Amino acid sequence: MTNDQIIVPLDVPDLQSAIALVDQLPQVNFWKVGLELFTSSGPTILEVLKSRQKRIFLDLKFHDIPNTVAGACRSAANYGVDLLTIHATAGKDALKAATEAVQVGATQAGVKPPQLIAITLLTSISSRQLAFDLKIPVELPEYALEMALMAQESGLNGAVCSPQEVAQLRQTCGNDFLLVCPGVRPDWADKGDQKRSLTPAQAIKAGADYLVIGRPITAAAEPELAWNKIVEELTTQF
Ligand SMILES: O=c1ccn([C@@H]2O[C@H](COP(=O)(O)O)[C@@H](O)[C@H]2O)c(=O)[nH]1
Repeated sequence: MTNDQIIVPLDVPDLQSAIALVDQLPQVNFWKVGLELFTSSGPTILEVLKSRQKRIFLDLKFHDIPNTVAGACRSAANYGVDLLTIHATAGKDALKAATEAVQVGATQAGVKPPQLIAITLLTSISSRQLAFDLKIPVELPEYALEMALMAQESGLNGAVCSPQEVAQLRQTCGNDFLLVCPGVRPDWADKGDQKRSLTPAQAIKAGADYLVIGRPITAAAEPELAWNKIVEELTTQF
């Protein structure tokens, strides 16, 4: 277990707040740029992070028809980021088109292609919501596994899943399939809108490659102390 396995989201409204957070937590090496920041401020933050030798998870969760996701993936691959997301529910054709597009985009830009990973089922969705709101008549763990397997068959590098499903996905998809877990909560932190969480140590033990931990750190009164507490809890267990 290394500190680089913890990815911290820059879920802030503007570039200035993002840079302030990066400056406040110099020990964080892997940052996630998501919909809020990218929509407000565009790709400038990616250059800022690169200039500080940080790794970047560009979590734009593409979900559209194959031709459109391919275009988006080609463009996103130009940025030279480490990880990029697409929803598995975009379907097999879109996943395959996205897989090819990241290679094309990265080659055109002369950068390393990002690892393309599929969202299996958002960690904010409960079993009850899956059945009653989304009307999906499949048990949640089986659904998440099927989405991961479709992503794997389509050539993606990995999946985003809740820590509660990661053991099953690891066992079925194997060790080369990257598994990234948001919805991770130390036992002292609020769960907020996350419905299927485990602690950082439980998620790593279950087979996660990376943990995405946001508000327990970024919304803490002292983010640096919260980061240190999580790292310490993990270090004592591994
Ligand atoms: O299924 C998913 C996919 C992505 N996320 C993202 O991870 C972070 C989690 O932040 P917390 O503050 O730790 O809840 C956030 O940026 C989400 O967009 C997710 O939570 N679940």
